[in-house]
Amino acid sequence: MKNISATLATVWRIAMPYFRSEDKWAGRGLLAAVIAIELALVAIDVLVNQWQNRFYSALQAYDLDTFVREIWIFVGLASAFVALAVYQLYLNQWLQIRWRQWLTRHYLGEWLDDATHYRMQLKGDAADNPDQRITDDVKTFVEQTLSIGIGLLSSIVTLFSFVIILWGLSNAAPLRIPGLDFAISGYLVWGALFYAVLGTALTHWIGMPLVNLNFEQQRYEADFRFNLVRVRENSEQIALLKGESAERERLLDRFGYVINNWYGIMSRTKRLTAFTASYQQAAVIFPYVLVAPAYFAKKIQLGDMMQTGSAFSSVQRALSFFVTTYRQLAEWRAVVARLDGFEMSVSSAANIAAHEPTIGVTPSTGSDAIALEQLLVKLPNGKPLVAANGFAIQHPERVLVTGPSGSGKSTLFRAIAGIWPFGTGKIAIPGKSSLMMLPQRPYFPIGPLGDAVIYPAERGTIAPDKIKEALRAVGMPRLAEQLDDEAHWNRTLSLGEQQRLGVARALLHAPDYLFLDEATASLDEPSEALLYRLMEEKLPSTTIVSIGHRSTLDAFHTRNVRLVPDGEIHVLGVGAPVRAAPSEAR
Ligand SMILES: Nc1ncnc2c1ncn2[C@@H]1O[C@H](COP(=O)(O)OP(=O)(O)OP(=O)(O)O)[C@@H](O)[C@H]1O
Repeated sequence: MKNISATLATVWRIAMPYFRSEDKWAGRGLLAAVIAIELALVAIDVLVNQWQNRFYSALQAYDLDTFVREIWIFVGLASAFVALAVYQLYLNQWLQIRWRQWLTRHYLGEWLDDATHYRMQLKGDAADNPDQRITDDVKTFVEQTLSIGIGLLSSIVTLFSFVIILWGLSNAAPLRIPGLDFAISGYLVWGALFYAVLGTALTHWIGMPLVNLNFEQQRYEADFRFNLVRVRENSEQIALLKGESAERERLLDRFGYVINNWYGIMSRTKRLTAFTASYQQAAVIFPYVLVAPAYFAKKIQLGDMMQTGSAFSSVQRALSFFVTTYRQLAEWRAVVARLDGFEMSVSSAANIAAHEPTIGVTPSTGSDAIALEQLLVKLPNGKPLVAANGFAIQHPERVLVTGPSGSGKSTLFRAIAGIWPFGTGKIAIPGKSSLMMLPQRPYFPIGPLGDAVIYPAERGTIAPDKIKEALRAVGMPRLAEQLDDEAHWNRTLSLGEQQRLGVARALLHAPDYLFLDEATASLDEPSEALLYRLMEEKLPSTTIVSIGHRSTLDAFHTRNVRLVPDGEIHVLGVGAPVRAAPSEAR
C-alpha cells in the first residue's frame, strides 16, 4: 500500500508540471474532452444494458414490432458509440504527442543545462542510459498514464452505474438459500465484489515479480543498444584491432541478459495469463449460475437474465480493473521508477554544490587575470589530484602547461571550464570574458561542414566567407568549398584535419581565453608551428593556455608551468618566463 501511494505521488510529480506549463490550456482542454467522451461511452453502455432487457424480452414474447424498433435503437446507440470512440482515440493521441513534446523538451533542457549531463556521467549514479529515459520511457509514461488513468476512471463510473442496476435486478428476485428464511438482498453485487476481490488478490500475488522483471528488461535492452552504438562509433578501431570476435562475445554476453530476463518475464506472464484468462472465462457464466435459480423458478424473464449477465460482467470488469491491466501496470511502474531515477539524478548532479563542497568558479571584477586560489582538484571518488594556490594567468599571456601523463592537466582545464565539480577552492574568471576549450579530439556535430566548424555558434551567426577564410588559413582550402556538405566529420576526417578545423573554430570565435589540450598533437611539428603562428597573428588579444608534451611548443609560449609531484598529488608550479609576452614583444 505504501509502495502504491509512493508510486502515485511520483506519477503526480512527473505528470503535473505539464498541466501547469505554458501548454496547460491545450493539455487541460484535451484531457477534459477525453474524459467527457469516456463518461459518454459509459452512459451508452448503460443504455445498451437496458436495451438488452427489452430486446430479449421482445424475443421471448415473439413481439416483432418491438424487435424492429429495438434494432433501430441499437443502430443509433452503436453509431454514437463508434463516433465517440473514434474521436476519443484521436484526441487522446493528440494529447499524448503534446504532453510528450513538452516533457521531452523539459527533460532535454534539464539534462543539457549547465553540463548536468556530464556531471551525471561523472557521478556514475543510478540513472543508466539517459537517452532511453528521454525517448522510450517518456513515450511509454505518457501513453500508459493516460490509458491507465482513463481506464480507472471508466471502471469507477461503470461500477457505480451498474452496481445500481445490478442491485435493482437482484432485489427483483432475491436469493433464497434453502433452509434459511431470509433473502440476501443485492446478492449479485456481493457476488461480483467477492469474485473481483479474490481475482485482484490472486493476480497481485502471481504477477508481483513482473514489476521488477520489466524494470530490468528495459535496462538490459538499453544497455545492449548502447553497446551496439559504441561499436558503430568505434568501428574503425575495432576493425583495425580485429576486435570483431571479442565484440561479438561481449555483445552476445549483454544480449544474454536480455534473453534470460525475458525468459523470466515469459514464465511469469504464462502463469498470470493462465489465471486471468480462466478468471475471465469463468466470469462469463458466473452470473448466469447465480440467477439461474430465479429464472428456472420463473421469477424473472429472459430479458432480466440477459441484462443481469451483462450488468454483472460490467461490474465484474470494472472491479477487475487491476486483474486485466496488471501487466500494463507492472510496465508502467517500472517506467515511473526509471523517470523518477532520472529526475533525481539530474537534480543531484545539478545541485551537487548543495550536497558537498565543490570548486567555486566565480566571475571576478577589476582584474583580467584568471586566478586559482586554494584550489584542490579531486577525483570523483574524493582522492586529491592537483593543487594550485596563488596562481594567475594574466591577459593576454601564453602559458604552456606540462607535467607527467595522468598528473591531472586535462582535469585542471575541466575545473577552469567550470564542468569539474569535485574539489575545493576558488577559480576567479574575469566577468564577461569568453573561454574556449579545444581538446585533442574536437567534437563536430553530424551535419553541414559550415555548421560543424562554427559549433556551438548557430548557423547564420558567422558569414560563410569568414568560415572559408579560416579554413584556408588552417590549410584546408579543399574543405572551404564544401561548407554545405553533410557528413559525420569526426569519422571522415583524419585526426590532424580535425585538429586544423578545431583551430579554425577558435579563430572564428576569437575567445578571450583559449585552452588547447594537446589540440595540435596529431600534426607534424611544422604544421603545429604554422597553426600557433596563425593564432598568434589572428588572436593577438587572446590568452592562450596549452597542454603539450613537445619542447618545440616552448617557442610559442611566454611561460612554462609544470605540474610537479608532491606526495600523492601534483602541484601547479609558478613557472618561469620562457620569452616575452606578446604585448611586450610588439
Ligand atoms: N571521470 C573520471 N573518473 C575517474 N578518474 C578520472 C576521470 N577523469 C580523469 N580521471 C583520472 O584523473 C587522472 C588525471 O587525468 P587527466 O586526463 O587530467 O591527466 P593528464 O595529465 O591530462 O594526462 P595526459 O597527459 O595523459 O593527457 C588520471 O589518473 C585519470 O585516470
